[in-house]
Amino acid sequence: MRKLRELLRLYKIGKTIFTYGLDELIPARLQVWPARWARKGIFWLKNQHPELSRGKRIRLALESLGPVFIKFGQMLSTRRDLLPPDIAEELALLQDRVPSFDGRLARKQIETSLHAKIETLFDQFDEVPLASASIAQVHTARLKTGQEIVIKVIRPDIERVITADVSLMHSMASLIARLVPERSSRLRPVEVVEEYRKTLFDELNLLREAANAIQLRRNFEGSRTLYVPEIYPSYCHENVLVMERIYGIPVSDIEALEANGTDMKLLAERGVEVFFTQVFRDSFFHADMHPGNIFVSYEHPQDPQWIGIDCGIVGTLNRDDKRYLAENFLAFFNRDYRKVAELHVESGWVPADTKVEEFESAIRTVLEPIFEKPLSEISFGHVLLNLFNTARRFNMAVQPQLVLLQKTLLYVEGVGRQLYPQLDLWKTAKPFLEDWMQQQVGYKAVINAVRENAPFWAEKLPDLPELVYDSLRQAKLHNRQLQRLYEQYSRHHKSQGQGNFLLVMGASLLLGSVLLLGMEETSWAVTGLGITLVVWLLGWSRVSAR
Ligand SMILES: Nc1ncnc2c1ncn2[C@@H]1O[C@H](COP(=O)(O)OP(=O)(O)OP(=O)(O)O)[C@@H](O)[C@H]1O
Repeated sequence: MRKLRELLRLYKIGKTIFTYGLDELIPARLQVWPARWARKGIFWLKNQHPELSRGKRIRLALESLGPVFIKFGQMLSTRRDLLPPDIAEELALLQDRVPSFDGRLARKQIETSLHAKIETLFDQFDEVPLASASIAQVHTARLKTGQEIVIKVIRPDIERVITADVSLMHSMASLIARLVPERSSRLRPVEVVEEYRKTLFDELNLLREAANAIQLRRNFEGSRTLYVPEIYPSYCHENVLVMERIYGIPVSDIEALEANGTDMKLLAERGVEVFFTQVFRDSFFHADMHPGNIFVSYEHPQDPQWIGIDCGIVGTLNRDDKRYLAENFLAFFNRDYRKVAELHVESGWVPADTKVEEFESAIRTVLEPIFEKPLSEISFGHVLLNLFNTARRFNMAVQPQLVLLQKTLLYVEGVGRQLYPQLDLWKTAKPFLEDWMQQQVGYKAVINAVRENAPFWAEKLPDLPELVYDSLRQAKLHNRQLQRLYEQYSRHHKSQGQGNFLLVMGASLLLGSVLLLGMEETSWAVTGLGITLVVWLLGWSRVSAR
């Protein structure tokens, strides 16, 4: 039965590919003969949309294949290093317009997951969904405390669909890798699908999203710039997420924002500020900043506050990542491409034998045209993208968390400029980078290191008196041992000296006795030899004494 379902799905995928003429997009030199013959065999499936551009055909095909393919296209749209711009731009328009599922099923899912009846959990529950996306659906409800909430429920059956579709995608990727190996070494289709599989399964576990949202909320506790709705962990489960309901203006609704009297310039600047705070202060950033996930509070529009939801995808950075970003951005700002190239080599980001001049020239070629524009028009997301693409050519393995950050930066810039087209991103970002750099060197770095190690010392402090006593006792013991050793050594040294003296004395006596023997003073000579023997024995005993 499962095999039959898989075959039918495979047929549907094939049919979609052919009716949108996607097979025609493969360059002729890459079309291997078995594939060409197979295509000829399926003569009844023809391209029915020849008038549409290739980007549009790919987008429509993915949309008709459902959520797994739509999300895949959305992910690919940000890989501009892999795709030509026209296709990437069209894929960015992909929308998961998915029909909602029956609210009664959502109710059942919640009750099964939380082991209780909806009525005993909540005061009110709306079976008509507030929103419906590919993986989950959102319902409104009210807690017994009166708090208005939303409940995100994973689509029933979605795990099976994802497992089946991703496994088919895997097979297709492996086939492509085998049929066109030289092309695949750059595109790495199997790895791309594998990365996607992980992302999808991460999104399926709402406890991850809950934990991320709690962390982000804690990081911005009391902030005037960003509000993150409260999560109610006791109502959360892998399939169910319960959080405070927010009322905000969707960021894409410029008219409503203006009608509310929002300070658009400040709002745009605060967007950049929130992003860089997450990156450089917290090393933890919301990485799914598409407009459906960002709202603006209705309150105090002259002091505008962002509201962020959907923490399903977040990025984390380590100190090296931040150093990479800060140092490179600052070098870009000074248009010091030599420094950028040197930084890459010195830090081991590119292999040590990279020719700095060549790398510098490659960076200059892609970035100089961008920096010809006024700063307010420069996209730092694109600058970073171009740098990554160039660095990849010089064998730098770009870290996935940096790619995620670069994509998020593109979103942030896009949203910011939509709100306030003259937004000077750099003016807002530069103080963050400089501040961070300063904290890494000089006295601030020392203070930071002490502060960072403070928990360690705080933990050890109660044990300190005992440790001090122990080490003093140990020191005393060591001192005594040392003293004993020294005395031993002195004694040994002294007896060695005496022994050597006696041995030399004995040798002189021996010489004297031999001379006396030569002079036929036999009795004196024998006495001398006797004394020699005694002196040598004494000397020997001293020298060999320990
Ligand atoms: N706390 C909330 N308060 C009010 N509305 C909310 C809240 N959370 C989600 N929503 C609404 O539900 C929609 C979908 O929510 P969310 O983005 O979390 O789901 P999703 O399944 O991850 O969707 P997508 O995959 O499109 O990001 C939001 O665009 C918003 O309109």
